[in-house]
Amino acid sequence: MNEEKLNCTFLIVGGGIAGVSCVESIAFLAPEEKIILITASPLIKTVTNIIPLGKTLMQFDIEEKDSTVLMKVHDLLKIINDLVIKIDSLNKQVETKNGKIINYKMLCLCNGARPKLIENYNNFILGIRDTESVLQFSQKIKNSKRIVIVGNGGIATEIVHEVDGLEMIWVIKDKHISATFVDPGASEFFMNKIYKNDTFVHTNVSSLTKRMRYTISDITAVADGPALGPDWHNNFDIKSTYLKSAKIQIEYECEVIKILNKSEQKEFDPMEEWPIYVQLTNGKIIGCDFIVSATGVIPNSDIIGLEDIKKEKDGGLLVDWKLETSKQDIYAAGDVCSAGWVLAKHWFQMRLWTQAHQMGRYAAKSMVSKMKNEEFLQDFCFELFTHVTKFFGYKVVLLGLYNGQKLDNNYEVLLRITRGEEYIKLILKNGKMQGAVLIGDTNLEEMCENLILNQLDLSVYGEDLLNPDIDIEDYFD
Ligand SMILES: Cc1cc2nc3c(=O)[nH]c(=O)nc-3n(C[C@H](O)[C@H](O)[C@H](O)COP(=O)(O)OP(=O)(O)OC[C@H]3O[C@@H](n4cnc5c(N)ncnc54)[C@H](O)[C@@H]3O)c2cc1C
Ligand SMILES: NC(=O)C1=CN([C@@H]2O[C@H](COP(=O)(O)OP(=O)(O)OC[C@H]3O[C@@H](n4cnc5c(N)ncnc54)[C@H](OP(=O)(O)O)[C@@H]3O)[C@@H](O)[C@H]2O)C=CC1
Repeated sequence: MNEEKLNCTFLIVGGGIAGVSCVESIAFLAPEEKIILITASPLIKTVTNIIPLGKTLMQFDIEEKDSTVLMKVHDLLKIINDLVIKIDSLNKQVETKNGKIINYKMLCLCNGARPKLIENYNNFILGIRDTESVLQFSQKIKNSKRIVIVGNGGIATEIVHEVDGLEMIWVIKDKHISATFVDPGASEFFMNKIYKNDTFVHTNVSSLTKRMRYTISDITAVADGPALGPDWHNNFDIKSTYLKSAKIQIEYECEVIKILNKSEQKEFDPMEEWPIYVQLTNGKIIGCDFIVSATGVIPNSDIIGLEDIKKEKDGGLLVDWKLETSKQDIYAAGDVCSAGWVLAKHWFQMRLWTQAHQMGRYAAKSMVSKMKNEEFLQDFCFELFTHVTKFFGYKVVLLGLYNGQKLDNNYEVLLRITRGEEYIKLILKNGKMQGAVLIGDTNLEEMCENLILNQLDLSVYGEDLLNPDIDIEDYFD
């Protein structure tokens, strides 16, 4: 193998949202500097059609493009499709699989994460991350009659809604669905979308708007490519032809304790043969064609040379408020890193596009400021957690401490629910808004964002905050 030596000021690893946002920002802030982007995949992710919905809240699309498109943004950018296999932080060098040695002044690791599977190296257990894994999923699903989905976060929620034509057994640890993102009330709001063939009947179904107020102490009374883009499922055929419509069974409050293959399972039930079986903590043994392990991610922080860099328990590269790791001049952004600074009250890390995009841009600013010896302040985007997405066909906006995170179960909730239309939950503490869940076209995102940021005392408005007959925004003009 021929060894090739290259030099640059900024070396970015990873062509996902974090890496591409970082490259674009450096190109803007330091057009005179040489940048190299090394990415394992020939396709890169870019953010397009940004629609600001508030000060920090935004909606945007993600596009997958050929990496050469990025060359147009910067004359001094070189893109290398290769895998980084070794980092020598002492000599400031990176080595690639194809034998390239690249010298850098500043390095930003944006090499993402990979699915954390319930069991590795099993052909009947799939994780979903990139185009390749979805293609595999799409092919497998065509001839399947039944799948088991493990996990209760973003991917499981999307699969249960989007996949059709077969039986799905959804295994969740929690008492309610989609628990990574929503509370039991919102989960209940989604339930009628789960049972697509309308055989599921809700009691107390009402189309009337309900408003409720309760304190959290009585909550029980209330109910190797870049990661994929939004609506990833629209670009693939993820249907089976086995059933006319999907049949979903939810196994609540349980986990998989054992995976059994066909030969092991025959002892239990020779009549029903499946390629793989799961044994659950509730005692059930369920056979299926394959298992989707939608059980979170592991940051790709295990490149040789990173052994003695500080890492968080989740494996993420620990970064300070400048997104610098414990090794000088090595920065990290996006899914690969873990926020290690003292967090603002209403912000926390979740491995999402918005944060990958914000961190990529911010790491660029941080590195360029250091190089130019310029003063640098933390970006406003780390003041407030924001997430805009779609679940079960509804627009979902999550703001601040939307699930009462960090509030030690000591907060008040204002709720407005119009079944099939909207679910609004505001979290208040001492009369001040701390977070919000806005499902449906509520048009309340900007107001809520402002109220969380300015910490106005809302005690005087009481439940009128959510009175549908009052245009609450008039209060705050
Ligand atoms: C199915 C799915 C749906 C999702 N939906 C949403 C959603 O609706 N909303 C949302 O906010 N978030 C969503 N996410 C999460 C979101 O996609 C990620 O948080 C985000 O893309 C992370 O970006 P990143 O740039 O940090 O990492 P990635 O996108 O994973 O990019 C990492 C890059 O690094 C490259 N790489 C890895 N290792 C190396 C190496 N050693 N050398 C060179 N290159 C390397 C990879 O090829 C890739 O280009 C979803 C994720 C998945 C899997
Ligand atoms: N629309 C969106 O915003 C979407 C976002 N994403 C993002 O993509 C990434 C990957 O998605 P996903 O895999 O769904 O990850 P998530 O982090 O969203 O959810 C993982 C889920 O798996 C559960 N879990 C973890 N380990 C086990 C286990 N051994 N057995 C059973 N359950 C387990 C977790 O429970 P617990 O938390 O209790 O451990 C959690 O419910 C995430 O960063 C996610 O935020 C993905 C799709 C859509």
